[in-house]
Amino acid sequence: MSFSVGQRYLSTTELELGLGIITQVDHRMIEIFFPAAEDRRTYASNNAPLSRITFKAGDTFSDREGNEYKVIEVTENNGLNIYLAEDPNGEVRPVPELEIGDQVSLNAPWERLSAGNIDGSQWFHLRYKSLLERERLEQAKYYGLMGPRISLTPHQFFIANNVANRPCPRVLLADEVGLGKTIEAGLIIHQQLMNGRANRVLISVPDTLVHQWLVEMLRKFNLHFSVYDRERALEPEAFEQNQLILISNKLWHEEEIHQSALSANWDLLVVDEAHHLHWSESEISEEYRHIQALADKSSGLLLLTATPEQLGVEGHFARLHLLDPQRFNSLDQFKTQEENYYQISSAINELVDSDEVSGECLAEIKKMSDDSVLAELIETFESSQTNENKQSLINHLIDHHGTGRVLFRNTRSAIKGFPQRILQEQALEKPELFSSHSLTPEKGLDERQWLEVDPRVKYLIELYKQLKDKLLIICRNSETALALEEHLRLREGLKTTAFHEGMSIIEQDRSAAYFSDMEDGAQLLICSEIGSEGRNFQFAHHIVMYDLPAHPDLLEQRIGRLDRIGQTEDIKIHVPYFSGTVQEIYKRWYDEGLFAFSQSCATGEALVQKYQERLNKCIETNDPALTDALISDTAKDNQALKAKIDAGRDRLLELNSCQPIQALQIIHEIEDFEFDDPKKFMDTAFNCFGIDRERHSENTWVVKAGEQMLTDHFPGVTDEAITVTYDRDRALEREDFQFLTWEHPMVTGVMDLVCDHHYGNAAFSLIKDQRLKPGTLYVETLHTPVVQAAKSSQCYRFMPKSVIRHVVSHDSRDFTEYLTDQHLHEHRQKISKAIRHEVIKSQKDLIFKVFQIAEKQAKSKLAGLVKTANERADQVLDHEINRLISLKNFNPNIRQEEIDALINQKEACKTAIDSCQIKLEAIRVIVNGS
Ligand SMILES: Nc1ncnc2c1ncn2[C@@H]1O[C@H](COP(=O)(O)OP(=O)(O)OP(=O)(O)O)[C@@H](O)[C@H]1O
Repeated sequence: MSFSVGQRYLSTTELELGLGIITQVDHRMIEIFFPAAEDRRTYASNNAPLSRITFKAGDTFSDREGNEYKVIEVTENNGLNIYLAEDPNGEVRPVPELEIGDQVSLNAPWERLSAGNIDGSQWFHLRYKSLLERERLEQAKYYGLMGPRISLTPHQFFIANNVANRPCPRVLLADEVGLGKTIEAGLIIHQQLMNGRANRVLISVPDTLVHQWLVEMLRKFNLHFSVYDRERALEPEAFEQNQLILISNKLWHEEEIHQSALSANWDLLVVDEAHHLHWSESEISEEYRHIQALADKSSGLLLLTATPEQLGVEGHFARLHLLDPQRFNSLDQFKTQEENYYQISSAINELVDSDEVSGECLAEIKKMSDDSVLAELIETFESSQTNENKQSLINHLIDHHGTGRVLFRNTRSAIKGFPQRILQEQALEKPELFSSHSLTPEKGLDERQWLEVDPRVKYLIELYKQLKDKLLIICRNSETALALEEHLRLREGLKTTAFHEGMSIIEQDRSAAYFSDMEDGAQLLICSEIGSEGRNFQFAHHIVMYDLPAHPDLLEQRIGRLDRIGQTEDIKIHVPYFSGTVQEIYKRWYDEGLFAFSQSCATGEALVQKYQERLNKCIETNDPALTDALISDTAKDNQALKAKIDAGRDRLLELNSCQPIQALQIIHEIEDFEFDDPKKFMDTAFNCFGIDRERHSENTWVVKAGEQMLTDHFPGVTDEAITVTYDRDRALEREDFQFLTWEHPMVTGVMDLVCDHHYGNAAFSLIKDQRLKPGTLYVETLHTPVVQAAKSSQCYRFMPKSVIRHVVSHDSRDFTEYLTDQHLHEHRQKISKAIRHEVIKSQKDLIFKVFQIAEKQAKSKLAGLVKTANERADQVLDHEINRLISLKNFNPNIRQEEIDALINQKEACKTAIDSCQIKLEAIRVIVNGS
């Protein structure tokens, strides 16, 4: 397409926007304004979903004042059409395309039918199904959460559902390592994009995770992010050129790139491994400043970290500050609130756990604030301790206090069902060459020397042979990893590969992929510390600590590579160490003091703070008595701290992060929705459009463009075969198959292709039904209400595109109930094109008369639909607005922007609903043969 400013286009995916005007064109991007919806869109020019509107001689159109014109001749000036057209008074004048009205013609099917341009029954059937299914999908309660190729894991869907319904979500996803924060973020992004709340998303992640995010977003969520490397990011207006961008956060250090990203608008910014954003009262890191500037420019923000508080309360506060600067604006106040919560936590525990809640407990909770709603809810609950009253009280507490709405954190202990972690230690004798005081004694030595004498090398070789299974080996230094890998591969002939910061991202990915190949891949992956963050290696069950890290949180990150969702076996943690050295001290301290090998360790940072000095002393003196005392004191403190954490457990946070019954309910409803999969619908579409399809295996098919394919743009289909399945389990097993759900771009693309084009909108069917009079003619119409408003206004929630179907006989009788789509399908007969044309031509006046009756009936339903939609919008949006306003009185956690966004949304919705029109989607002439 060649675009010029002033040309008129329709959005093929958002017809309700009306007719748009191109307002800006550069070599990659175009901007288009839709006056009817007062909405603007920016598209990449090479794949904009737009269709140019041009008229030819004989066509009619209306101008902005609603005057109708008939085209006599079309000329072109600088890429713009000028229509020589006759106005209603018979005067002929040139009308530039800019003057064409902004509403789309809603009667195209009739015009097509009367021009004799007719399709067969199967096309009408496909159109009807597309309209019905599109409406069903958009009305689905969990719209946007059902398409991704992921297993239906309750805690993830609970969070995603909770967050995705917010107008501008700004939250911290802080589940423990490996519980699926990336998946939760993907679900939220997917839902926000599908329901139009977000269009532009920027994901910023550590360099090592760029590719993994790219693949996860594509394979699991069908989201095509553009990866920006330095060169790409430095292009002029680089960040305007794509809607979905993935970038390494190291690039923000280049001011030009950072400024360029800041000059673009973002609906959603996603930052992974957010604990790297260091902040303290005395020093704010550059990384933090960079993200802070971007976060200010984005309406939504998702921060991901597995260690929200462990690295200190200051950092935790600073990240919450990024999410909501007004709410989290004083560190001292934040610390006091946390302390206050601790005071009432046992009362909250009792409320949550107890079948009969005591008066003292409720009195304690009442002291939390002088909130009158809280007092009322407590009173109601006191007089009748039902589950429903309890739930209302708990929901109110979650909403009004603490970090509830902002922070989500699921833990293994709350979720359960994870495999065991088993320590397999091996004491070794330290070679002379190594010092006793270093965790990495080989560092700085000549590799030819240390590799010869290091007993860990022999130990590894034996483990390799004995286990015959994948082994992930982590070393602190990349030099060690590199030397070890080369030695094992070249000198010992083992099947190994390396992963360290000296490799490019592509090399790292290649290496990770080689390790993950279960048939011909490497058996050993030797990583430096960078392999311990974010990566997915849960297909392996053995991890070797070639050395130990100096902080327990890093140990947890390392183990987290295997201890992740999808791990099917217990995890063996192999720890070789040199007896009588610092290595043994650390191993014992982690194992016997912190229990850090067997359990996820939440007390690490606190114990490091308390015991680091004593630990250093033990290392310095190597005195066994001192070490024993250190370990025994640490263990006691650890237990006490755990008990304290348990007692002061933020139950409100836990409940905000997952309520199992509700979470399961979401899963069941999604399962119910997908029970009726899109196979039948897609088969009809494949048949109509001439797409080849062959059975591959159970519930799996191979699909490719057929020789007779009717369109060049059937979504997702090319000459190259693709394999599709409708089964979630099968799709999870085989990521190379397309998982066709109702939300898959191929399925929604087919619905759009059919509904937004002429396919099946004017049809003819011959039927044979002996219960009807032979030769009778019927007209069937499909109408939908059309609200010309931006998708983000969410009008479809209140005014669904309900299909209004009517069948009227030649003598004006209503046959809608009797002649159902199914009935017509079952009684259809073959008929030649020539006869179809003949009937339409000869019966045009009668058909028009019957069509007008059907249309009148459809219009009479519109007033009712508008009324219901207005009532629904009032009810739902007023409820949401009032709830937020009331919450804001007690909890500054609620941002004014959220309330404003809802108020604006309500106004936009109601205006659009009031000006709703009825659109003829399709017309079919039916004749009962003799
Ligand atoms: N619902 C799911 N369906 C399929 N795979 C999943 C699901 N949830 C998580 N996984 C897989 O489990 C692994 C861990 O998930 P993810 O990477 O999202 O966790 P994380 O919390 O972000 O981890 P980390 O703390 O290491 O960054 C990944 O391989 C992911 O693909």
